[in-house]
Amino acid sequence: MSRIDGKAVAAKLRDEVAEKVEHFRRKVGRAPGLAVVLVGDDPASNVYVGAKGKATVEAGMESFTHRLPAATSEGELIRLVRRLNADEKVDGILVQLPLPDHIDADRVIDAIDPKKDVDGFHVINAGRLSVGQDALVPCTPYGCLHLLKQQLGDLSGKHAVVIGRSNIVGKPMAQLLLQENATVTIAHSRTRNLPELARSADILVAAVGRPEMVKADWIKPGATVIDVGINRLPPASEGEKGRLVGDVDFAGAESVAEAITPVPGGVGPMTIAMLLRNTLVAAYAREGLDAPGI
Ligand SMILES: NC(=O)C1=CN([C@@H]2O[C@H](COP(=O)(O)OP(=O)(O)OC[C@H]3O[C@@H](n4cnc5c(N)ncnc54)[C@H](OP(=O)(O)O)[C@@H]3O)[C@@H](O)[C@H]2O)C=CC1
Ligand SMILES: Nc1nc(=O)c2c([nH]1)NC[C@@H]1CN(c3ccc(C(=O)N[C@@H](CCC(=O)O)C(=O)O)cc3)C=[N+]21
Repeated sequence: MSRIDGKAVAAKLRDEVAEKVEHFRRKVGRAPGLAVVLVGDDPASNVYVGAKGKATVEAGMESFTHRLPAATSEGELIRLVRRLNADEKVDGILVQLPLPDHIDADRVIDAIDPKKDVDGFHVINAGRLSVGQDALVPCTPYGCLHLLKQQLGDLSGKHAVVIGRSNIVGKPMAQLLLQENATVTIAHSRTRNLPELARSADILVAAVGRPEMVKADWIKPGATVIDVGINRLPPASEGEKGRLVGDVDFAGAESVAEAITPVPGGVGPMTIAMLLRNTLVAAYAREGLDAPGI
């Protein structure tokens, strides 16, 4: 019935971050800094990295972008991460995924100082989240939770079905929902009767990477649907860019769901806003200041 305007919610969050950045600058005498590392020249990744740099600067933070050739070795990348760990001006480090096949992403993430791990991918942060301690929380699921709380208020007792169990979206999403007292089911490629399971959800989160897989008849009337998928369809004609679609068949789902996030303009902008928020939180913590409260 209604579209959840992630772009607008993200803009508001970014304004709040910018205000706190100003406070930080006055107090500490420098801006919070975010380092983004991109290995190789995947065009899609390039776009995200550019957008992140721009948003960082717009929030009043300092942006350091490291573009490395695709042939960079794991050792070289880890040495760069260590340099960024030691760099006083860097509060947050994000290494863009996926990495080329010859680099083990786990080893690279392990090398990031957990205090600067603004993606929330380090096992220390994943562990803290799962036991309910203060943690840097992965930006995409945190953004989804923000939208859900804004839409629904209290999530207690609601049945949430998360489709997808990746370490960067599905698993942390499930942890966050559990923390909010939802009853959580995690579905994946081996799940049986997925349409039926999805239909039992009050909250349905799709994080699969399959264009428009979730159909209207998988959705319980009145459910809230969060579409994390970012899929580029093949171009309709030559020289064009393909359309961007989510994991949910939006046109069909919109009339069944109470509220649903569009793609683009839903979860994507929230991810970037949460990255800025995490960088701010990391900067405050590194300087021994009280948490900024956002
Ligand atoms: N908006 C944003 O900011 C972001 C968007 N994304 C997008 O979200 C999507 C998911 O990303 P990510 O979690 O990294 O993806 P992964 O490929 O890591 O994980 C996909 C998950 O979906 C499950 N899956 C695959 N096929 C099916 C199926 N047919 N039925 C049920 N489950 C299935 C997989 O199951 P199994 O584990 O069994 O293989 C897996 O758990 C992608 O479209 C990605 O582009 C990602 C990050 C940020
Ligand atoms: N270490 C790491 N951290 C990440 O957070 C990370 C990553 N690697 N690798 C890639 C994925 C993907 N991701 C997106 C961020 C913003 C949009 C976004 O802003 N999308 C816009 C539209 C973008 C467009 O038009 O292309 C929207 O949905 O409205 C999308 C996707 C972060 N990721």
